[in-house]
Order: sequence, then C-alpha cells, then structure tokens
Amino acid sequence: MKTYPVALKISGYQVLIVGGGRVALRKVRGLQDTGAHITVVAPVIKAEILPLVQQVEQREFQFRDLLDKDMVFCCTNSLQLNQRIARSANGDQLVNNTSAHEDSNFYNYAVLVEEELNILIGSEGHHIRATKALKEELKAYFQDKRR
Ligand SMILES: C[C@@]1(CC(=O)O)c2cc3[nH]c(cc4nc(cc5[nH]c(cc(n2)[C@H]1CCC(=O)O)[C@@](C)(CC(=O)O)[C@@H]5CCC(=O)O)C(CC(=O)O)=C4CCC(=O)O)c(CCC(=O)O)c3CC(=O)O
Ligand SMILES: NC(=O)C1=CN([C@@H]2O[C@H](COP(=O)(O)OP(=O)(O)OC[C@H]3O[C@@H](n4cnc5c(N)ncnc54)[C@H](O)[C@@H]3O)[C@@H](O)[C@H]2O)C=CC1
Repeated sequence: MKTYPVALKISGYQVLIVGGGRVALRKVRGLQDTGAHITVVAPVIKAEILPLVQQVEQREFQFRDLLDKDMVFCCTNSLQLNQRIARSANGDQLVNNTSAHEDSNFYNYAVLVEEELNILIGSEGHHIRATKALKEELKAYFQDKRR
C-alpha cells in the first residue's frame, strides 16, 4: 500500500528509543529541536546520545516502557526483540522498526536541509542504498553551488 508523506509537529510527544547504538544516535539527531521528550532505554548507550535526550534508562527494555509513549523507535541489534516491541505497540502509537520496515506504521526519509529548504528522499524502505546515494549527490551539488 502506498504511503502519504507528511511533516509531523511532535512538540510534547513522548518518544521512546529502544537501543543506544549507531542507528539510535541517528534517530536521536533527527529528533533534535522538534520539542519531543526523548527517552532512551538500552544496556549500552553511546556517549554522544546522552546530552541530546531528556531521559536515559541504562538497562534492558521492559514492556512497560511502551506505556504513555506516542512514538517508538525499535533500534536494538536483536531483530526478534525489535519485532516483539513493534508488534506490542497499541494501535495509537507511531512505531518504526528500524530492522524490518513491514513492522513500521511510519517510515523516515533521508533528510537534507539547505537553508529553509527541506529535501526528503525515500523509497518506502525498498531502495535504501539509492536513497542514501541520492542524498550524497544532492549534498555535493549544493556544496559545489556554494563555491
Ligand atoms: C524503512 C527505513 C527505516 C526508517 O523508517 O527509518 C529503513 C530500513 C532499513 N535500513 C536498513 C539498512 C541500512 N540503512 C542505512 C541507512 C539509512 N537508512 C535510512 C532510512 C531507512 N532505512 C528507512 C527507509 C528509507 C527509504 O525509504 O529509502 C536513512 C536514509 C535515513 C535514516 O535512517 O535516518 C539512512 C541513511 C542515512 C544517511 O547516511 O544519510 C544503512 C547504512 C548505514 O546505516 O550507514 C543500512 C545498512 C545496509 C545498507 O547500506 O543497505 C535495513 C536493513 C537492516 C538489517 O539488515 O537488519 C532496514 C530494514 C528494512 O529494510 O526493512
Ligand atoms: N533503519 C536503518 O537505517 C538501519 C537499521 N539497522 C538496524 O538497526 C539495528 C541496530 O543497529 P546499530 O545501531 O548499528 O547496532 P548497535 O550494536 O550499535 O546498537 C545496538 C543497541 O541495542 C541495545 N540493546 C541490545 N539488547 C537490548 C535490550 N534487551 N533492550 C534494550 N536495548 C538493547 C544495545 O545496548 C545497543 O545500544 C541493526 O540490527 C539493524 O537491524 C541497521 C542499519 C541501518
């Protein structure tokens, strides 16, 4: 089924990020300046994440972490755990399983910000390398233009 692209205002949202590695850090960076309240739960959390989030729980995920969350990112290195978390969310929560797009009810775009222009690139999870490559090409294009 085709998706419908939007730009969400998420100020005040309770956001849960399960996992504290490389992918979690990318999600945390993407959430900066949105006004969302971010909680990260993981036994091992990258140091760069700490100053960027409101709440840190350094331990394994527990299902009660899902309570009262509006948006959930499953970013652990266990595909099974990510799947169980995504499938346990209630129907009102926005859920993104970073290891299996079929389990997500929203996708993220690759984002390039050029002054007040936001350029979003995506393939509904089908061509991630092409998405990433096009972002790099556009980045180089804008860098050349500024020279
Ligand atoms: C559905 C989506 C999830 C979502 O909604 O976020 C998704 C899903 C998956 N990605 C996977 C793999 C990788 N993804 C990247 C990188 C990026 N992936 C991003 C987006 C998305 N990836 C969304 C759809 C985008 C679209 O529609 O095109 C980018 C653009 C933006 C971002 O993540 O912020 C970011 C580029 C950031 C940048 O550098 O600019 C890398 C490289 C790397 O990490 O360096 C790898 C490693 C391998 C490789 O290179 O192929 C796997 C397999 C996981 C596994 O094997 O377990 C899945 C799961 C699946 O496909 O089901
Ligand atoms: N969507 C995307 O853009 C991409 C998604 N992936 C997916 O993301 C997953 C994570 O990748 P990385 O961040 O590179 O891994 P990583 O190894 O850097 O981080 C894994 C994190 O999961 C945490 N974790 C493990 N067990 C946990 C538990 N029981 N409860 C809470 N946290 C737990 C670890 O403590 C660690 O913080 C990969 O397995 C892959 O499936 C990978 C690349 C890109």
